[in-house]
Amino acid sequence: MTHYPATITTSTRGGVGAYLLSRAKPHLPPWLAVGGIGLAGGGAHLMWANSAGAGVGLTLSAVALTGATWWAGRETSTQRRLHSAITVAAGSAWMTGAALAGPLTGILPDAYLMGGAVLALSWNVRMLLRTSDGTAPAGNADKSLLEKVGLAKAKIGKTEVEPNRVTASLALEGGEQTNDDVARALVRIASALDLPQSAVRYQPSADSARRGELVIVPKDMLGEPEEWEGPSLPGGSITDPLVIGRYDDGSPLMVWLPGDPDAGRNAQHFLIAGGTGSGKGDTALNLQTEILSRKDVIVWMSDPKSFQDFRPLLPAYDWAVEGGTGTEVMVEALQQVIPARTGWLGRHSYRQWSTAAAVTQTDPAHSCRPDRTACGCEGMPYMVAWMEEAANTLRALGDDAFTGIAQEARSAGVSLVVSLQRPSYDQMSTSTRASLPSVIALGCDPRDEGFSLPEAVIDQGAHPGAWGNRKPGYCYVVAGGIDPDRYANPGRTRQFTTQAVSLMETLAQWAVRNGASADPITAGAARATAGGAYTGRGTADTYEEQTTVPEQDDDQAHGSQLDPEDAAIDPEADLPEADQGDDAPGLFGTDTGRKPNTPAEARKLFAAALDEFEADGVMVVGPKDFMDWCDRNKLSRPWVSARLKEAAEEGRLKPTAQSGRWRIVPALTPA
Ligand SMILES: Nc1ncnc2c1ncn2[C@@H]1O[C@H](COP(=O)(O)OP(=O)(O)OP(=O)(O)O)[C@@H](O)[C@H]1O
Repeated sequence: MTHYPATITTSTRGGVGAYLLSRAKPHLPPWLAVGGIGLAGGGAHLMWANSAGAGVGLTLSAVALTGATWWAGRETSTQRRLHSAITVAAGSAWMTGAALAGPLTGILPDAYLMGGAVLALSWNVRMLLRTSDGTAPAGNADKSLLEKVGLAKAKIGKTEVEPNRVTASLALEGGEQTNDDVARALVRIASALDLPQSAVRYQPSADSARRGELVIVPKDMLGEPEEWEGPSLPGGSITDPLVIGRYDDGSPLMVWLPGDPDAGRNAQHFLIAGGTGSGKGDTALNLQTEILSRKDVIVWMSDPKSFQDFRPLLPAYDWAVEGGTGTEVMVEALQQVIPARTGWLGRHSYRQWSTAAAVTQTDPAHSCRPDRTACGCEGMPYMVAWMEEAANTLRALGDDAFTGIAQEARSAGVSLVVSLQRPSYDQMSTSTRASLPSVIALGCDPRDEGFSLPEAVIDQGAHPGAWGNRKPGYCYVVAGGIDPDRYANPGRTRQFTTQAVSLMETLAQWAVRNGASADPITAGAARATAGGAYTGRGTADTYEEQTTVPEQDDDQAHGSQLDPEDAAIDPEADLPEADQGDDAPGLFGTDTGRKPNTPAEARKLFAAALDEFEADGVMVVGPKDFMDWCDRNKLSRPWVSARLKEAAEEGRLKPTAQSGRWRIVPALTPA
């Protein structure tokens, strides 16, 4: 304790007596005051005994003094103010009585001895309580704290104290300081109070640049991990809140995906941003188990990490693909599905998706018939397209394409959820980031905070960088439907332990039986793009089928990373066959084919190859996919490039957003 050395110094210098006196000194003034009042009462009696005028004067003085004390105490705490006023009222009343009737008359001596001692002691106790824990006197606490953090002129107003939360309104000196100064001081306030950075937050007033509310949550209520025990509302609607964890005051951490015109909210796309070990995987499971347990939604899932975290949920997805070509095809399909869905919603007079759109269309107001009689069309469930570890996919897709998808998806009843391995601008461009305004920001590198969260939320005290990977599942959620005052409030998602696996499997089976399946419009557009690669919601077996898709390496997946040799190819040029070169036969030891005899035969062979890709569900191809094929058939890659171009002219292929990559138009379905 800080008084300790002082104590020793005093005691060694003046001996025990002096030491005790020094300790007692601060407690003497109330007793001296009681003695002084006793003397004054006696003296006054000598002067004013039996004087009616003095009686009136003394009584009025006592009342005035009490009033003055009450007024003077307006800046201190209510407790101190009352204590002072009662002391002054009691002292001055006794003094008036003693002056007029004599200090030894009636109950006055008893009142003096007992009342005086009690009042003096009450002040001693107050002082002891104030100093025994080494804290500053209460009346000055705010002041010294604010002084310490450079906000000396700020005033603390109405303060609300809840069990683990203090909310104090703060007013800064007009013209001198702004809410930004408080934002900058937050970390110093946390330091002065010996609390973690996330325990102190500031909610600036919307109406004033120098007012706001300082919120201090001293105890971290999220410290104990909470295990996931099942979805919050199985069989509910996707429009009901999705509960993914809790806030630090115990209230549920909820998000919404579909738009809600009544709440002035559009359909939302989410970014899940967090560093390695921040609990992204479990956060995704929280959100997915909520989504998949709702009855009017389908999920498309792309996961380059081979469903490491999501395997138990596989049967519940409408379509699940790994990275590489699988994702490429899914993104292509998504681009076709979105306008098809928007068209259907429009024809059925939905300005945006709502629960009514998910059921059979029996309402004439939502009929697609010209005569406005109920059309009975099958309903269209909401759709979530989830891209796990999406940096590569988004980069390949390009900013414009992604921004377009994100914009149009909203009116198609589609939400995108994108998770990033590292939340930073080298993973995702500024404009792509801007297309995903809703975010679940988990722990990250402090330098990446600005990517994860809007500046205003960081200014309010949100610091996911302070968590890193030490607090898995801790997150800030910034999204429509959430009170903006909550944005800087930490929450924590629930943990998925091994016990959760069987529950997730049960949930997936439940979803297969009771959840929505894709409507004819969505499924039709998906099949028209992806052919047999699109599965529709089913069992895990559907995934097993997909795993027969040949493994693609990263370069094959992304047009921007195409082999430079291919990038230089002019597909217009009618290039020579490879058998004239010296690299043709047996290059990969797969000399199993034979060179076609005529160009017509070669073209037929090429068409058969496209059919084969389609049958395998490889719906996006480029020259590189034909490498082995070229070797087997002794044809060159430039020749293949030219044929690809030709097939596009014939309508068998369509160009994708990535140069050098083509989408196979399924042979049996119109594009
Ligand atoms: N909400 C949570 N509460 C408590 N512990 C959690 C929570 N979420 C995750 N964890 C634990 O934190 C650890 C890291 O979680 P996880 O692997 O999900 O992180 P991640 O961000 O997905 O990491 P990576 O990017 O490396 O896959 C795991 O041991 C997990 O059990």
